[in-house]
Amino acid sequence: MALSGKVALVTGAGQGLGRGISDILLKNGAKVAMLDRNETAGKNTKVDFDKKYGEDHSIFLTCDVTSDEQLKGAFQKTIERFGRLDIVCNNAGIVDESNWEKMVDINLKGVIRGTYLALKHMKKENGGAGGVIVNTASMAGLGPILFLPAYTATKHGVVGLSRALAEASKAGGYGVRINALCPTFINTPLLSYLTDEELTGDFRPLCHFAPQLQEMAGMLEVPVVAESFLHLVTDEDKNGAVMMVTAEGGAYINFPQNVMEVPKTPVTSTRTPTEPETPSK
Ligand SMILES: NC(=O)C1=CN([C@@H]2O[C@H](COP(=O)(O)OP(=O)(O)OC[C@H]3O[C@@H](n4cnc5c(N)ncnc54)[C@H](O)[C@@H]3O)[C@@H](O)[C@H]2O)C=CC1
Ligand SMILES: CCCCCC(=O)CC\C=C/C=C/C=C/[C@@H](O)[C@@H](O)CCCC(=O)O
Repeated sequence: MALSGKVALVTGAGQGLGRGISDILLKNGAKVAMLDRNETAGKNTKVDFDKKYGEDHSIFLTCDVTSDEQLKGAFQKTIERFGRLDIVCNNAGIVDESNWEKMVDINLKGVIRGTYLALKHMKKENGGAGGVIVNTASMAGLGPILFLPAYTATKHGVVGLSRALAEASKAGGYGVRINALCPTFINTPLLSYLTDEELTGDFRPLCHFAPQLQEMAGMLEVPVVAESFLHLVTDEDKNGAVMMVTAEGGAYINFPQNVMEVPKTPVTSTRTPTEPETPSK
């Protein structure tokens, strides 16, 4: 998939990975609508990219992904401004184990909302031209982080959502590919979480495991992860792909096709299923 002439929408684009993803899309010739709830960060990013790529190549839209109205409006403005939509990256995310409901609203509900809006605009049965959606999950979408249980849940949710919708797209002929990106730790402002007592909540005492996990899983710079994102966008064979990104590079996760193939340990019981349990006194 060549990116010249394509139009992308990226959430959480004001800083960190979303900024890096917008940068690589612009570098490869796409037009980009950058969405973020942080207006200052978004406007600064737009100024930097205008110098690099020219003013007409991007727009910044203030948008909180938890607001259905704001996100719908941002999709609409993107299409009004650039005339089409081909690539959507639902990337905005936070870490907050104290206010976990807010985190679920952003990391999971915001991604579901963005994915459904992307499908509405891009899928062929609605008159769209097809396209690709890449949802930012995390390695925490593949295995647990003990001091981030609700964050882990949101990222497993993003992986499951992307895989299920990829199957729906294939079966329903939507013409839209849906993939998930699962990076290890990335050097972005998000990592300040580890030193923020308010955000760690009840799991503060377990945060001493973080350096150990970082040592094991590794730390990446944004441009490396952005390159992996680009593979998921441009490789037209990839739908339902889940890419883990570590210092060793990108690797596609091979899930069993059928849940019956998942390795499992049988439960042994001395009781037959029909035999009632002895009531406890
Ligand atoms: N930094 C890391 O180690 C890793 C991050 N990720 C994921 O990558 C994504 C991006 O994270 P980073 O760039 O590291 O974080 P970051 O904190 O540097 O940037 C996130 C951006 O999203 C924006 N944002 C947050 N809530 C929003 C909302 N409700 N609506 C719109 N924009 C919102 C923020 O204003 C910020 O500009 C997240 O989904 C995160 O979970 C995944 C793996 C590792
Ligand atoms: C300050 C915390 C911010 C966290 C941001 C992240 O999303 C970081 C994620 C980084 C690493 C996660 C590692 C998880 C590891 C294990 O659960 C492991 O079992 C994953 C297994 C993956 C596999 O090989 O299939």
